[in-house]
Amino acid sequence: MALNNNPQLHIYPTPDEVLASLADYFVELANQAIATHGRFSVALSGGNSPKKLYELLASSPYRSRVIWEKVDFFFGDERYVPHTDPESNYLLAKKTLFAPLHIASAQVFAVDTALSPAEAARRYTQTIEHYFGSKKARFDLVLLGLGDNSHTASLFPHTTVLQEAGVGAKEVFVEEKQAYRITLTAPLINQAQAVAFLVYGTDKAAAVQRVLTKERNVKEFPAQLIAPASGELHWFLDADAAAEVQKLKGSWTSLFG
Ligand SMILES: O=C(O)[C@H](O)[C@@H](O)[C@H](O)[C@H](O)COP(=O)(O)O
Repeated sequence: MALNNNPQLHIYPTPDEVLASLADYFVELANQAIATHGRFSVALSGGNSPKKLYELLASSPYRSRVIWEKVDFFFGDERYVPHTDPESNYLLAKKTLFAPLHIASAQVFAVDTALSPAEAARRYTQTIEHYFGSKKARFDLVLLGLGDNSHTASLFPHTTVLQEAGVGAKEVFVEEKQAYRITLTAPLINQAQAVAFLVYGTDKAAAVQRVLTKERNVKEFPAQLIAPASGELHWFLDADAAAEVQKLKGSWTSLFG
């Protein structure tokens, strides 16, 4: 049985090994993009999982392996809170990545959550369109996490944004959070050169199995929407998060570190 959307799986015994593997991949993509077109554009994921990745990238030896002045940072989604709020994905990245690496503000494209949700999304779409100019908006890398309910970015189950055909950012009211989020739409994510999920921990195993093996049902399993048109799709998993798909051995290749 093939896995949905034909991903490349990278499975390692522990989260630290997964993080090191993804950090290596990040560096490889960054240097390729900078060599090819002078800049590296990356949309960061939020939540807790990527915190250690950002800290790793900002530490030795990774910090010396990328010309950080040539990296431009966007957000795959943002909570509709001030940038000083502990819930803010911007604040997480600022503390763990931008500050330690002395990233200039001109390299950081944050969602303006001081605007109304709809206006913040509209402006973010404009920001992305302006950055890529007349070319099709195409991030070099989009980092994604996975919620235990199979959401990714802020593409939550049973929300209208799942049907959004537009290439840009949209506001979405998330019932279970009783809060607005601003998220990149699936069509925009799917234009990326590369998409990498970072998922670790036992609590994610069921969601990983649903997204990768269950019959397509994007309302229930929104992460199934992520299928880059011509880019690469990678899942970086630890053994706990991959436990359910491990049982399907033979249907995929795994890279144990
Ligand atoms: O803003 C966010 O919360 C994220 O972008 C979201 O999609 C996250 O990746 C998942 O909810 C997993 O979150 P954890 O890594 O905290 O489990």
